[in-house]
Amino acid sequence: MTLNKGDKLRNMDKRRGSMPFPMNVPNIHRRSMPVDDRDLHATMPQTGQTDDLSNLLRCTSYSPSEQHRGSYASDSSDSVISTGSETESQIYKVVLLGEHGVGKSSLARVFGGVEDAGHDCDEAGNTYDRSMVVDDEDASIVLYDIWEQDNSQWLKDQCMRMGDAYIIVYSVTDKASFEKASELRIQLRRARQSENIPIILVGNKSDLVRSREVSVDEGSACAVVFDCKFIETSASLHHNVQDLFEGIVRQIRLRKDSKEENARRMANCRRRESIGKKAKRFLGRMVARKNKKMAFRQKSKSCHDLTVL
Ligand SMILES: Nc1nc2c(ncn2[C@@H]2O[C@H](COP(=O)(O)OP(=O)(O)OP(=O)(O)O)[C@@H](O)[C@H]2O)c(=O)[nH]1
Repeated sequence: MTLNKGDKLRNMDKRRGSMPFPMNVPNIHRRSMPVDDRDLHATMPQTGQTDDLSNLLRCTSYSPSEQHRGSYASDSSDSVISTGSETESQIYKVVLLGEHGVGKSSLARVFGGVEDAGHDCDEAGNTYDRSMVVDDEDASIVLYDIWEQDNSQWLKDQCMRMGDAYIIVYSVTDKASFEKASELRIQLRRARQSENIPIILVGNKSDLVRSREVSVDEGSACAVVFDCKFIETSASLHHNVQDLFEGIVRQIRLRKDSKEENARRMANCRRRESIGKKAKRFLGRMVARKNKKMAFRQKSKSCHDLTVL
């Protein structure tokens, strides 16, 4: 029997207190999800459903010192790298949004280090928790793969409110999911009007070249219009998944941390950049200066650069 995420969430009640985390992954820690019940119950409608959902939405921040850090050795060259570092790191809540079947759970499983990302998994709405080093600094992400279009309005509202950052996924093989991604971007803008939250638009399934319905140019044009970042990934091939999650950390830091701190990071980042990349960036700037018509193209290029605002 196939369960939708709503059914799965209800089943989670039986496992209250423990985080739905892949059992078969060594060295990625499982823990009870952090919750500040005051916040949660203040916003929850008094229905039976919310009790089940409360497990899932334990989303308030908690002290970094509560963290257990694990290191994760992956076979994949493109899996997110964890650290055993003891220095304190920030914990960021990242929410996956997108139409059915676009690959949200597959991306989440790659992130979470579950080996078989291509395998259809019937686990309950999952929350993955990983530590990673980005630009020589620790960061922890709690990734919420709980979005479903059929969710209650309350759960949708929670999803829209709880994230420090959002990943809106569409499938490059499904035009309708691309259109849905634009709608979600608009909904998010409405829900978080005054906030400048980081959003990355992700065109997943880039490996399915023959069935592509959305071009890279369409994806980046949409990102420019909606003022967000853009990347294409393949969860199946683990392609660009690490860049995506490192990118989301950078985008959060660019907004949350001081200018000085970000300038220092950027300087370190540039120092490590290859000569080829430096030359390309320099030429890009020269050409853009000479030709104002290039402005749009320049902007659309910068939507691919997840290291800048
Ligand atoms: N070829 C290919 N298939 C993928 C990729 N990502 C996901 N899939 C497949 O697409 C199907 C749907 O993937 P899911 O990860 O379940 O998608 P989802 O967005 O979580 O779907 P819902 O749970 O219904 O919201 C599965 O059969 C995956 O194996 C990808 O990058 N390439």
